[in-house]
Amino acid sequence: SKPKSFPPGPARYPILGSAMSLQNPKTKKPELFYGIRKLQQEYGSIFGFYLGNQSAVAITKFEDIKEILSKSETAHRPPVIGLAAKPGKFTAQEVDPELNKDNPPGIILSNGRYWSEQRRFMLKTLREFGFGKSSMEAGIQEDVKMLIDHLALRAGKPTEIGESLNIAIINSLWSILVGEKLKLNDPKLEMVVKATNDLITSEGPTGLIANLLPHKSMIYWPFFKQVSGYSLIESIMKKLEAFMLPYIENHQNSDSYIDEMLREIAKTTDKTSSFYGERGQFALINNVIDLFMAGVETTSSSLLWSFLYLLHYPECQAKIQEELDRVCGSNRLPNLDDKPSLHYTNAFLQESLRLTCFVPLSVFHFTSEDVTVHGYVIPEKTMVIPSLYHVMHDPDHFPEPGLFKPDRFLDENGHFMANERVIPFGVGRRICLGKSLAEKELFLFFTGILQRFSVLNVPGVTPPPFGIDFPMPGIVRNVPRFQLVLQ
Ligand code: HEM
Repeated sequence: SKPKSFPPGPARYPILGSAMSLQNPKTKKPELFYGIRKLQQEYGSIFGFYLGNQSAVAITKFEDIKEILSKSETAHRPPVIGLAAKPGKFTAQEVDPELNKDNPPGIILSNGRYWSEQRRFMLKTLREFGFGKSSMEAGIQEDVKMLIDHLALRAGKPTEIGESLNIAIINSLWSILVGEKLKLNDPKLEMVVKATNDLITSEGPTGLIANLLPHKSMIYWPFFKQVSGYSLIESIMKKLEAFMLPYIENHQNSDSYIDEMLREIAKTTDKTSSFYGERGQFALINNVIDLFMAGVETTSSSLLWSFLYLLHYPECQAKIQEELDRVCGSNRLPNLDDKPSLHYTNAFLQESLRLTCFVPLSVFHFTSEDVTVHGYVIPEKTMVIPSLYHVMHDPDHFPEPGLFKPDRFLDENGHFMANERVIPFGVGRRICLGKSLAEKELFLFFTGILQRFSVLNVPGVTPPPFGIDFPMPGIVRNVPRFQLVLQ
């Protein structure tokens, strides 16, 4: 049975919950993104269902998402068993035993006091040492230049650029966090890219299997560890931890996130704080792992989607390059001061983020208490799924939402108009912590590459389609593989 006033939705069956209603007919497997689009058509803008025994409510209207995610009762994450393989796995629980019962340390998936202390400190420090500073812009421009030189070696030939974008983006994050700039072919960067990609793709069955076991803690038994993929996650985490440790032990006392955090740990005497002693060190390691997981693939794939749109719409590319030539010339890289004058380029990037909606169901939230909305009750300990996709593809606000039309963000004078409904970074208390950095990186990398190269189709090859209908097994919309020619 379902709780009283639970939002309308499909039937709930023992063990399976509503899995049958989430099945994608193409793959014959349950797929949340497909299921949510189907259930929205059947039940309207708010609906409830069950993932195994776990209750979930999806919200699809902009106004409702904004209201619900502004509440402290929804600013939590659901338990995530697989990622309890993170270093120092019980340290978030030590700070908030109830709210972090099955939640790992770090920023993305922790709750309560632990999360708010770490998030506040990270935002403040990154603003001081990176996100808000002009020195950060110069640092990213150095990365753009390195990437352009690296891509120039492959100019004129069909090539895939995804991995190069990934490495350049991780390098720019690395220098903000650690204060060290690496060469693009440094094996350390390759190792981190591989480890984080493995992590993003491996959190599949672990949680599911743990939910089906009589006791979730059985996932730590050797047999279940192996079959559920938990062991794999654990080994990647160990690798990342071992990689980080020398940086922490031999820190330079310089101006970087790592150094500032170590100073905070050293001066913390409150034993209940998330910064205290060894707990603080684990927080540091996990926060860095989280930034790699949240900040690299998201940014580089969003950029790669933009290049796919360029292949489909050469006329847009011509307009962007005309604008870049006019505003920035060709003797210096485009910079953030140019941004307000690059109206068409801004419209293109905004349309690209809207159409892609890379994390279409955001990162799930979790209620700590009952929350009422439009007369329905979202019960305590329910997963809240804000569908950013429905907001950014709402035909009432974005006519023909499946088409790529940058002009929708230009006024009659050709001036860029931002739209508050373009929310690829989510909204509310847990809005993406790297939004400002991501926007800067997307702008600087995209304009830097287009100033130097034209992006062309491989002769005789049609680029893959970009529709929303691809199966999406994880939580992000991966770009279909494609080659292009940089000229
Ligand atoms: C285009 C690139 C990016 C996209 C589309 C994106 C999107 C998102 C979304 C949708 C969320 C969930 C918001 C919510 O739960 O309500 C999120 C959370 C987060 N993002 Fe991003 N992100 C991007 C880049 C970055 C970057 C560059 C960083 C950091 C370097 C970053 C760090 C984080 C963190 C730490 C969280 C968790 C925040 C929390 O739980 O309090 N993201 N991001």
